[in-house]
Amino acid sequence: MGLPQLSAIENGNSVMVSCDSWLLKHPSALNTFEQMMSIAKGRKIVVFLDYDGTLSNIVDNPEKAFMTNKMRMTVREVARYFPTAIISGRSRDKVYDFVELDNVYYAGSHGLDIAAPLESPNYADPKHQTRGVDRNGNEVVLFQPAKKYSPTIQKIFSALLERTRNIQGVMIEHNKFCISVHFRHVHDEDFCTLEKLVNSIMGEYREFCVSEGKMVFEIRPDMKWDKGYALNYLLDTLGFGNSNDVLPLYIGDDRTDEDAFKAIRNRGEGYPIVVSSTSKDTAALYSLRNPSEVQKFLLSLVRWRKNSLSSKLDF
Ligand SMILES: O=P(O)(O)OC[C@H]1O[C@H](O[C@H]2O[C@H](CO)[C@@H](O)[C@H](O)[C@H]2O)[C@H](O)[C@@H](O)[C@@H]1O
Repeated sequence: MGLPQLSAIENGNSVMVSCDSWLLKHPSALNTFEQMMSIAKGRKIVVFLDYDGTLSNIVDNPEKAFMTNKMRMTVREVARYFPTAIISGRSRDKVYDFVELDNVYYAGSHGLDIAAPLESPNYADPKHQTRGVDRNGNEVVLFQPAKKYSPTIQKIFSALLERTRNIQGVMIEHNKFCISVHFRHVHDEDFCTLEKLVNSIMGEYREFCVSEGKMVFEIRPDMKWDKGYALNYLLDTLGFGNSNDVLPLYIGDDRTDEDAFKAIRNRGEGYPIVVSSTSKDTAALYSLRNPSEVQKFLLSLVRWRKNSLSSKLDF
């Protein structure tokens, strides 16, 4: 089944889709900013951001994927004017340590670990939603639908560490409810051995799935939950669940972000924006080339909001 077209974009796209070019199919969100915002006046934009490759550049060492201070200040400004959440494949704590902002919401483990202000009435299973406090002592509701898998995830993590220890360059990252097996530094000739090993270990854990991201195998519980569900959950808990004047905006660069793009397409309105400078298969409708363009776009969003607020005051 094809994805629904978004009304605001259809006009722009219907002219462009026939041209076989990345930027024509996925116009730059910087160059089409005014057109994008033309439907947003008086409506509520909710901003969702991925972390790696979106707010920070992809770097060799995952522990060093710092965002620039300029980006941090920009995201802080965005969050002053729009409800803002970061949905990352990393553990929630780790992504908070990189971002260090207290005015944004965080979802880690590809959306399997969400800290939200309120419970969601639509995802009311009490075993998944528990009250807790975040690291600043604020009361939050934690939504952790994969909690029961924690002991198994620990077992898988240990098995991966043990059985890949002879392959040079492998790095296994524990992301709380998922695991990343990085192969960026694995020699080409060892890649197949690693892939077979990962598949053989995971063959013992049928309730988990493996997908591939940027030089990484992503291992997570095979359940009906992903970044798209997380986006809808957050919209719900922020009070926009049934609102038809909300425009979710999601910026991301990797395969798991596609679920969030599709969630926006399925809602029928909003802005799915992929970060990529090269052509790829995506459900996003707009593109930005790299984190530096993401920062410029976010700044434009803040300016646009400030201008619309000041023009309201002029009346
Ligand atoms: O959902 P995200 O926030 O984009 O997280 C996805 C994975 O990102 C990280 O790995 C990627 O970025 C690293 C740092 O730039 C890079 O070295 C690695 O090759 C990329 O795959 C993170 O380390 C993973 O745990 C995340 O799942």
